[in-house]
Amino acid sequence: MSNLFPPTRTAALEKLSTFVPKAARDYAAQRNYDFGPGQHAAVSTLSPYLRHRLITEAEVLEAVLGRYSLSSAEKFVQEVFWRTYWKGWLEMRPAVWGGYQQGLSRAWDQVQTQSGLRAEWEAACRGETGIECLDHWARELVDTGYLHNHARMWFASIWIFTLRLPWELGADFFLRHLYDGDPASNTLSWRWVAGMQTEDKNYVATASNISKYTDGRFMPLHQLASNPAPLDGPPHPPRMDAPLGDRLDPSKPSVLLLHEDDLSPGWLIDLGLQPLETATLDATSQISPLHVAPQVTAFKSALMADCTARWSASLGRVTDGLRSAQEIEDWARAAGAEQIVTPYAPAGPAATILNDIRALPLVRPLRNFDRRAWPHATAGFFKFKKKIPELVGAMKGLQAV
Ligand SMILES: Cc1cc2nc3c(=O)[nH]c(=O)nc-3n(C[C@H](O)[C@H](O)[C@H](O)COP(=O)(O)OP(=O)(O)OC[C@H]3O[C@@H](n4cnc5c(N)ncnc54)[C@H](O)[C@@H]3O)c2cc1C
Repeated sequence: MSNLFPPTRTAALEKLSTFVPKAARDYAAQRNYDFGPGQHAAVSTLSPYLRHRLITEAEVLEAVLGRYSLSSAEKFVQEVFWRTYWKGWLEMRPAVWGGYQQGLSRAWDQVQTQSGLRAEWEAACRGETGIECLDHWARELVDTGYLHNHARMWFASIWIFTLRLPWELGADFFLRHLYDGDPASNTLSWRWVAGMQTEDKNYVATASNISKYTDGRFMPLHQLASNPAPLDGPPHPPRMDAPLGDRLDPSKPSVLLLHEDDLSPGWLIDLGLQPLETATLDATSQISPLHVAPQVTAFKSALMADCTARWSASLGRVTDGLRSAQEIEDWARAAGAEQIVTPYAPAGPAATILNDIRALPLVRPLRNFDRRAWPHATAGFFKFKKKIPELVGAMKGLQAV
């Protein structure tokens, strides 16, 4: 497992406190620079923890806004809300996640039947295309489980427009290797680069931009597609209402199911939940039809172990690594529960498994943070970000709920 991301909340809190002093002017000036593996000090590198809520968005925002005003730390605060925005956007159009999975399945069939495509896809994943920067980022991703945001943008752009590989295979490569692999941020960012998220607007990587923001480490002159057209895609599906989450009645005998989308259960305990028992859901392998990198699997299960160890006094007996609705139902019945309580899981592998539970009521409370923000992801981020001052105001005093 990459030692850049120790799988503990203590490590996340240390990263946060090292980063907070740099979250205002330094971040705004330097955040677009990718100085290379192990040199990502200009950004927070908190995403592997935030994605799994080993540390929450509210905690990070409170720490930064405890030191700086909203206007001084505006850039960083906006970035934190990009995650929220993407989640809300996908929650209201979950068919886009299903569409990605179908597209991936078609692309994977093509890889298996077309030897030329297979060779090109393998070369890109192994970092053997001859485009030095892309090869470097493929290896950095596989070795460290992380890429700088700008590298992700360049990588996706070169994958789609220069190598002309199916975008879904690139998104899948990311999900299998990123510690922060996330259905909403990953799928919608790949779609954004491809030009399918914002109509007729694709992201085109250029040699001069790469050279500038890698501090001259790479200069892929005459190697990249220039002026490529955006990819075609179906129109966005009609928007559904944002979920509100379920009300929790803590007086009913309950079990608690923890999953990769929320590993900070304190807010449920604060709502009065006293679980008879607790289990963790292992949905890692469901993110891709291919094998997920062993270091990603190990990272996620270590995060879960860190969570259950820290909360052991409130969780009852803990069962690790349930994998299916049937296993969850059998466990909950054996524990004598009348309901299964679990933090609301947004579109993705954990939600897919949870949706199959039938034998017992499933209670999915939603954090106030998400309930307030998600309904605003109706259009582009530009419109959403106008709500940030209001969302930050509402968050204050809620203590990380
Ligand atoms: C093609 C592509 C694929 C991506 N796939 C993922 C993914 O699978 N999982 C994932 O968590 N992020 C993904 N991102 C978003 C972004 O690259 C990462 O969240 C960010 O690089 C994390 O590094 P950091 O914590 O150092 O970010 P910082 O710059 O320190 O930002 C702080 C926090 O803000 C949030 N954030 C910052 N930028 C973004 C962004 N563009 N979109 C959403 N949230 C953001 C993250 O929670 C991050 O931890 C993707 C971006 C692109 C362009």
